[in-house]
Amino acid sequence: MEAKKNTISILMVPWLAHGHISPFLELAKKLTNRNFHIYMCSTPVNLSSIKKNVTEKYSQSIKLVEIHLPSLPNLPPHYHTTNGLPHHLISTLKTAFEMSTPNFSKILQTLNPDLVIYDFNLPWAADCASSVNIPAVQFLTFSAAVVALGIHMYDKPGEMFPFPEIYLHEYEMLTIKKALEYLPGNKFPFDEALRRSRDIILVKTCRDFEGKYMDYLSSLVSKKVVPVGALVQESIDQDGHEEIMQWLDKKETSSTVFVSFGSEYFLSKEKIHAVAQGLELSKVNFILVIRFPQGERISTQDALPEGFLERIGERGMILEGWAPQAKILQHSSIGGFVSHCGWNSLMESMKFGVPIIAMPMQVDQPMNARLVEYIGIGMEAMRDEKGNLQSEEIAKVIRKVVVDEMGKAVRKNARELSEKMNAKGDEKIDGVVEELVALCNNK
Ligand SMILES: O=c1ccn([C@@H]2O[C@H](COP(=O)(O)OP(=O)(O)O[C@H]3O[C@H](CO)[C@@H](O)[C@H](O)[C@H]3O)[C@@H](O)[C@H]2O)c(=O)[nH]1
Repeated sequence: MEAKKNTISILMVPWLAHGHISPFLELAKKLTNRNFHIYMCSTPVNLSSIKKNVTEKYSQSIKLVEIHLPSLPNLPPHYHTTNGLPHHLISTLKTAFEMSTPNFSKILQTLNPDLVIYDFNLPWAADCASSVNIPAVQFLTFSAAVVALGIHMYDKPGEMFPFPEIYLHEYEMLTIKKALEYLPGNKFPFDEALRRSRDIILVKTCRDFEGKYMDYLSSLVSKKVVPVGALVQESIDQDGHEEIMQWLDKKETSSTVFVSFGSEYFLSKEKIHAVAQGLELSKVNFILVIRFPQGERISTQDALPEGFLERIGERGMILEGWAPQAKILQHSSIGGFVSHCGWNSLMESMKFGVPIIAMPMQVDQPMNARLVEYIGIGMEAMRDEKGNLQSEEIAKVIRKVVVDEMGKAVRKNARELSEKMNAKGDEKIDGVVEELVALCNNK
């Protein structure tokens, strides 16, 4: 598995979650198009799904590398991924990954890459690399605003975050505190890993809408922040999903909302009802994706309000499990995205000019939702003071964003941002390549 001559070889190690592996893989693809050679390191269970996205075109330039985690109690190999992992085991997974450090060191010795690119919560990967004099760079799959806020809270406790547009409601603080309970040290894991990044940090973002947050983050950690762009997943299944595409073909331009809550979050029955009722009241066409935790699968019909499917008829389509999201968002019939505001979803929406109906659920998503409103490419469906979703509000905001005169500016802003992002082509990757080459030459 030796790297090709005259190329820079990079060992990438993302966190074991789809929302992280996917941007790492897309970055890998962009870099191999510029003559880099990539080793993508993950657990066997993750690699089996990564494989499907490494098409023939990349089979020589992206090599998959298995890392084996120790088998801890409650963490058999099929749990060496966040996909289907019970929430309380996230911290155990992180510990098991960290315990695989000797295996990671062996991989480094065997492959001897020029550079390591590691994820937000894997400082040990950077330590292993620097112990054998290989530079390591962090790649953040979150928004610069969110990471800047996380670092600010620890570096400058009690001091106001300089960007008041990024704030949290009280009920959101509680969900964040709860999420942090599952993380070792009970704190945002950004700091430790960021400080180890050699000279630069790669961030999945664009200066067009995150410039000031990038600069603030850069000043907090004294490293250059290099934007990587949107990194939308390449469509690999040109011929699949005909049924969905044909259904969309029959709808009018910009008449339909796509409704999805990412790869990790499962809506409770109450939330499914609130969302479904909101969609029903909105009278707007929709594709709704519903996912159930492993082992808790109930029929879609039972999960939805009684008689919902009959009342909706041809106006709505329900997809269970997984949707070809990027492909759907590109369809001309899509006029809005009801989203949990995971960062990958938002960047896909921005790239394709689809305005957002923000419905944040957890971790970084509330801050991302505030950003969406601030830059004017979407509106948030507000919750009640206890944090519950409200069907009437959901319906109202969907209509504003997709249909009503009031949402005209939002639709225009989304379209213009997309045009701006697409006009620049792969300019951002040029910047990334330049930085990485300089780093490897100066190591
Ligand atoms: O049915 C589906 C569901 C998801 N996706 C894709 O999966 C990714 C989902 O990513 P994201 O929107 O960021 O959501 P999560 O999977 O929830 O991502 C996690 O990681 C993100 C990036 O770090 C964080 O912003 C989120 O809060 C965190 O939950 C996107 O590329 C989607 O296109 C599909 O293609 N089909």
